[in-house]
Amino acid sequence: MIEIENLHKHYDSAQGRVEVLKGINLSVESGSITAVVGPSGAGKSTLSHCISLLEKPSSGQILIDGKNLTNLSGKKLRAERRAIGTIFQNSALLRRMTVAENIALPLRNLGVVHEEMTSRVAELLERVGLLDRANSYPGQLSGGQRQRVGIARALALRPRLLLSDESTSGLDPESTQQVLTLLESLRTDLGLAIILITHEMDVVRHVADNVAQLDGGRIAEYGKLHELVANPNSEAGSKLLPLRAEALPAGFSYSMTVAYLNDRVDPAWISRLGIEHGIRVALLGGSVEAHHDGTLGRVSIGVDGALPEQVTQILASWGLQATVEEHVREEVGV
Ligand SMILES: Nc1ncnc2c1ncn2[C@@H]1O[C@H](COP(=O)(O)OP(=O)(O)OP(=O)(O)O)[C@@H](O)[C@H]1O
Repeated sequence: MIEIENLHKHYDSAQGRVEVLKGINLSVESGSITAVVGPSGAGKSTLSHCISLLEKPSSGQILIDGKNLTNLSGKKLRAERRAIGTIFQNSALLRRMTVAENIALPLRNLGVVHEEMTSRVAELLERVGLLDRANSYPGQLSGGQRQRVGIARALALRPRLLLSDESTSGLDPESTQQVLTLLESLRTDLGLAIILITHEMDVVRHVADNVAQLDGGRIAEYGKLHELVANPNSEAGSKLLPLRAEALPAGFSYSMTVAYLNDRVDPAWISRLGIEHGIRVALLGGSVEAHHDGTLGRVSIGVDGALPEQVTQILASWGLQATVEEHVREEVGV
């Protein structure tokens, strides 16, 4: 588990002091993925550099499994830094070394003996699905394959936290998918805590358990992915699963946004409103996606034939949260 406590970072320049991180608090449990999203200039890269201990925070603490890493330096810092594996947008592999040699680099630096290194590299290559590319050079691989080599190298020293800083930016959809599938398996199989810094909402929706929205150096919103998407007042939620809905058609009384709260939602809930309750429903827009934690969905519907409270109650009993968006007349015909 990683705990970031009241983290501050400022830079002093000729123009004065720039406060970039203004008290970040964030915990990521082992076996879970937290995405950090936010607009340009929010402080994502600075946070990433502080977490990977490339930069020293101005104040605050970073603890991994209870151990404070921010007050260490020299040899102790280098030793404890092994708990953090980092992957960047550019996998930063050495071009003149083979895939296997690149992955072995952190082990070599640590003085691991040859046989142990060879078997560990083979194990890592297998984990990232590149056993057959051990002797290739980075230039002979696709962007997605290079990124997977970068992940294998980040895993070499058995970290407990994996920090991914825009690691899928610039990859084609198929390579992105491969990297995300790999990250999911590392969360589940190795129980890693994973922090995913990204501006790609599709990526967040696909793999994140929790989402932190960074804005102006502070965490403006934080929550479970499902909860943010279901919360009609969440700015992060509406960016995560944008809802483009048609206008309410004639003959319908009001429109509602309906969010999926859990994985027990009957996929046929719209037709059940008609069949079981005699309620007419018009589908106005929405997205419904499978997620490892259950279905993620936000749908806009037009309704006629029941009061909003009644529909809200029925939907709540099916694991759906409804919010009335638009009324077209005072009297709702029942
Ligand atoms: N070394 C530095 N000295 C002064 N200001 C800095 C320094 N590094 C970053 N900043 C400032 O901190 C703010 C946050 O920068 P940062 O790169 O962390 O944002 P970001 O969210 O990663 O943005 P982007 O998505 O565009 O990469 C910016 O206003 C930037 O100008």
